[in-house]
Amino acid sequence: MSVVLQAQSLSIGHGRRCVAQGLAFALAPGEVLCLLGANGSGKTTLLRTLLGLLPPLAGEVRCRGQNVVAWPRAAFARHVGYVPQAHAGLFPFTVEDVVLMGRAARVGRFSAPGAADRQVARHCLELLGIARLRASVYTAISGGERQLALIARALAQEPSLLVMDEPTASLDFGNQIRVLEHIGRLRAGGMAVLMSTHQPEHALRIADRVALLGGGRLQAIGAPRATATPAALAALYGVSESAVAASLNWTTA
Ligand SMILES: Nc1ncnc2c1ncn2[C@@H]1O[C@H](COP(=O)(O)OP(=O)(O)OP(=O)(O)O)[C@@H](O)[C@H]1O
Repeated sequence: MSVVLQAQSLSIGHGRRCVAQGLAFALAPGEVLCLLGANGSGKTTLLRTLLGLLPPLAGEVRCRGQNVVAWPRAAFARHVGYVPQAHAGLFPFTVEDVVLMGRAARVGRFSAPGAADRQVARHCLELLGIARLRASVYTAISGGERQLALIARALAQEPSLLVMDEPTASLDFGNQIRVLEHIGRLRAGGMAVLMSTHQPEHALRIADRVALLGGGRLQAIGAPRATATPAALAALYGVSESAVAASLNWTTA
């Protein structure tokens, strides 16, 4: 099996504080892996460590067989796209400029983006249904619109692995469905997707595998319905199994 990303004996944390340890898993091309866990369980810390943005406290992360820490950043960005939680942004770039930044890794270090790059950026804006915001100022659009712009930026990179931190968190019902459908299309095109979510029903709908992060370790990883069971979700989130079952029946019936 070819592997896009692999974590081995990984401990994650901040400074000397360990958030989770003994993490081990691999991601294959065309696979969607959803990460579930309570607030503060370490999902963002794990994603940032996998991306080489935070140093592992122990163990290692390999992307296409090479330690992520050793990857030159520009080369890494040609393979891996990252959609962080939507932030307000500091500088008044247009939405199109923000998406064009996704082309930076593909444009030579001293070159400006060309017509072909603009075409890719516009195509990504259309894919996410936000072409009308092309000339809008990024700092003056809604949180959900910023989230869609960040997804468009990551797609403009044309990565083989997309890492997304709660990509549907601030989206309305329709845009949540659109983004989930789009993730399905990316998978069909061979892209690997690793995403965290607070919505188990999304994981049950689109994931090939689900990973449960809690109590400082990976509690389970495997096929969605066998892994994100009401009992496992009840333990993960500290609520009753009947409440989880009722909620899932309601949202997935
Ligand atoms: N920059 C930081 N410095 C020190 N500790 C941090 C930092 N960022 C997060 N933490 C701590 O690490 C732990 C894991 O945080 P993290 O943001 O990874 O959780 P999460 O699962 O993504 O949470 P949420 O679902 O609320 O977004 C928390 O206890 C948090 O307080």
